[in-house]
Amino acid sequence: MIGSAAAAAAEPAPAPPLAEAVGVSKRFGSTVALADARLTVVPGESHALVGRNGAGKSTLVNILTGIFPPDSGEVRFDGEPAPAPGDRDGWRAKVACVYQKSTIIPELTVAENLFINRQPGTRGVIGWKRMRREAAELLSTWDVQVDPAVPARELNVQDRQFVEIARALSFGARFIILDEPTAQLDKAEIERLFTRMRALEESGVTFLFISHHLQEVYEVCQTVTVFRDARWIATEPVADLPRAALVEAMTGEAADLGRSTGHREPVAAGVRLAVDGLSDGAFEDISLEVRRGEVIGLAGSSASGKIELAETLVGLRKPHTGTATLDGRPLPFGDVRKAMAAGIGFVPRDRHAQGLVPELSVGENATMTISDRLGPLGVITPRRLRSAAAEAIGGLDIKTQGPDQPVNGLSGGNQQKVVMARALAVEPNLLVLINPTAGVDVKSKEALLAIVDEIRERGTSVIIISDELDDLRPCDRVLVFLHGRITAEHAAGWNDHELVASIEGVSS
Ligand SMILES: Nc1ncnc2c1ncn2[C@@H]1O[C@H](COP(=O)(O)OP(=O)(O)OP(=O)(O)O)[C@@H](O)[C@H]1O
Repeated sequence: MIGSAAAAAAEPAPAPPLAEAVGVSKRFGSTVALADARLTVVPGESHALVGRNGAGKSTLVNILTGIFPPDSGEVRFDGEPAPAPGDRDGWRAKVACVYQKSTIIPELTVAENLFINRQPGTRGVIGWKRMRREAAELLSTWDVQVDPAVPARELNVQDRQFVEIARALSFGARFIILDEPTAQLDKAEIERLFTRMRALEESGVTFLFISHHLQEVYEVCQTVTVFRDARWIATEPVADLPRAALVEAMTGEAADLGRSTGHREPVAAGVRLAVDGLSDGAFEDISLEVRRGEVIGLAGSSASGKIELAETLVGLRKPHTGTATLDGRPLPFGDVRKAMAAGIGFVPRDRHAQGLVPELSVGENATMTISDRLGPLGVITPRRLRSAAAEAIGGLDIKTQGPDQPVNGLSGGNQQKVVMARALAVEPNLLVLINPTAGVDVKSKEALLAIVDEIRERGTSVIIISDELDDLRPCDRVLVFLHGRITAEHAAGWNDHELVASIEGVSS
């Protein structure tokens, strides 16, 4: 005994985990969001947290950042109990999360955002000059090339993320959670983010990386933890867990990853959408046709003009010149309601700002586009709302307590499905989907894209705008945008290399 105790004493104790959640449980009403879940993150690694929509990832992040406490279980940092609830400074010194939805205040400058509520100054007088100088120092320490004097609203998504990371580091935290950080980034920006993550890792920063893009997990993380149905399922070195095994751990079912692009029969039916010479600054002189039942994809970098064109078709923007007709009738530009009445359904790029009304129920959100059809004289009868909503919930496998649950109680991916349900509710002739699978898990992605195949059979034309190659696979053709113009067209059967090369503007 004495000998072994002496030997044990001679060995250096292993460093405690940087962050740890043990036996954590959390309920929301009757929903179990976490059941005896756990996570151990060691210093210096990038650790992925993956799971299907509603698996409990965001709930764990909220607990790990002190936003709310668990019902039971414990969080520790560096082997010490987490700060007391409400001790914001204590938590901020340990951990920060960069969310998809920015916490930066757009009206304030970058410097003000960095030093909000802790402006350098004396006796309450804010030292603006000093604040700017310190902001510049802080940004340069972390190699963030942003002017501290510019209003934050002028930052692109990527620079905003880098500023948020620098702000977190300035509070002393060396554990940064990135919640779906690549969702709004194009390929080049994602590479820049990963390069920055690797550099920060070398300076002693540890990341918890949440993503539904599993290839990113393999690219940037060393360890992965899988949650399923509120429970911890596995923690493994990424290198030891092939993709099929990872998907199996997430879904509980053997993975079927094969989905080919295949050649399709040419679509012979008549023209549904005809666009002629459309320009608006973001895109120039765009002409295209989409036939009944045809599915076309629009690909290109984030500044290529593809999203602006889609937003023009659905009535969110007005073009400077050009025309577009749907089934021979002019499209009502700049008026979403009229566009919907004309037979256009759409999934917008930002479900928070353009998609959902958070206080309303799942049922109300899913059916708000057809409220005039759910009862006489625009009065929605509860029975019809419920049955329309139940259909949407079943059809899209939305994980919810029921149609009456407020939509802001749903996980991010399930909210996205509600947005899809809303678009489908109008039984559109043209469905425009902007990044439709953003935040949607690997299985639900397949279900959403299967719906595209289903509705095309009924003659609905579909335009899919996405940065994800998988989203473009159901398309008959993919049009590539570069600097506001269509520069290439790829028929079904394209290979990834070719398509990526034309998105990047290089020949393959
Ligand atoms: N504030 C809330 N009120 C009611 N239920 C909630 C609330 N927050 C989360 N839930 C429920 O808890 C469960 C776990 O949700 P959570 O957001 O943690 O999932 P997730 O893994 O982050 O999903 P996603 O990948 O879709 O973002 C879901 O069933 C969700 O509906």
